Amino acid sequence: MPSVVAENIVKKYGKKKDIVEALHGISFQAEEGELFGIIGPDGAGKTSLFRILTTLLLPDGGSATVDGLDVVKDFKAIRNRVGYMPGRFSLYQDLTVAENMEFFATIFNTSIEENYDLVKEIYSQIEPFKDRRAGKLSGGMKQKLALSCALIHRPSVLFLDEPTTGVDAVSRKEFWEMLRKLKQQGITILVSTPYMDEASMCDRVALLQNGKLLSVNTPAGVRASFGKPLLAVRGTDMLLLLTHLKQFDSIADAYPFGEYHHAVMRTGYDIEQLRNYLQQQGHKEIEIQTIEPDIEDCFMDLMKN
Ligand SMILES: Nc1ncnc2c1ncn2[C@@H]1O[C@H](COP(=O)(O)OP(=O)(O)OP(=O)(O)O)[C@@H](O)[C@H]1O
Repeated sequence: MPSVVAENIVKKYGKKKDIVEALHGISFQAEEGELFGIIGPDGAGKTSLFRILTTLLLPDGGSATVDGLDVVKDFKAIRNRVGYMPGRFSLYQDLTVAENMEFFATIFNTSIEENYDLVKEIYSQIEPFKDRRAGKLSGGMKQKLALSCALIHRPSVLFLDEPTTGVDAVSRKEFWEMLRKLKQQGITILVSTPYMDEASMCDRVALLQNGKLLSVNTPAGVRASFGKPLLAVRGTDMLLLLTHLKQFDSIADAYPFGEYHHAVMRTGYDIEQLRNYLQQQGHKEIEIQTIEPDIEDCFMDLMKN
């Protein structure tokens, strides 16, 4: 049985003239034990979707189930089964680390001791600071505490809304490693993020833009669906190089990508012709390589088209 099923979910905010359609009929399924990513820029609708699936917001259309329970009719039962880490900081800043944990355990009628095995790996990293107020923790430590609190009642499905936004690169990596380990314990994890590079850490990813799902696939499936030749191009004047790449006939799109520019080519392109053209424009030390698309190339292509 799938853990999460969304069928044609619609969410609108506001009235009449000022209506904002945040979700335009979202459908997908996340399987039991899956690490499922929802990737999308700010305002794509990630928070609205998570709040509907965790029963905190009513949809205006469509239906959804979590563990086979209906998000509208069975909201009480769902609340006992899901863990939710909202995007904005969810902890009580004036309570200590231990008090936050005890608070969340108590409202779910359990205790830290009862589920310690599940949170041990994460909580043990912040336990030495258990008497420190949550408001005085570093970003990475707050994130670990919020995750421990979301897990303390042993949920079967965990919803993490942008857990790595604003977190440094090392903590982000550590966080994804923690999620991998949690997944091994059989928890279904839905995680939203605006960072496209995090897609490769998921079993499957859904790309969300302007309230619409553009693709639901495995990271390998996303890459395989690109279907266009791609070049990485470098020179001494990268700014001017981008302008000239965009003006070249056989190039459908060009954008900066790390130390290179990526150029999406039209069929029938010729690398030597491109090299000659760039040399004529005065570019030096030109490097051109054919490359396989990264997941970010695929998402950018989907979003532009
Ligand atoms: N309470 C609200 N009233 C009016 N519009 C809203 C409300 N909440 C969200 N929206 C709008 O709905 C759209 C989707 O917002 P949502 O917060 O779900 O997206 P998001 O992907 O989580 O983005 P962000 O990371 O910026 O929160 C946006 O256009 C947002 O401005």
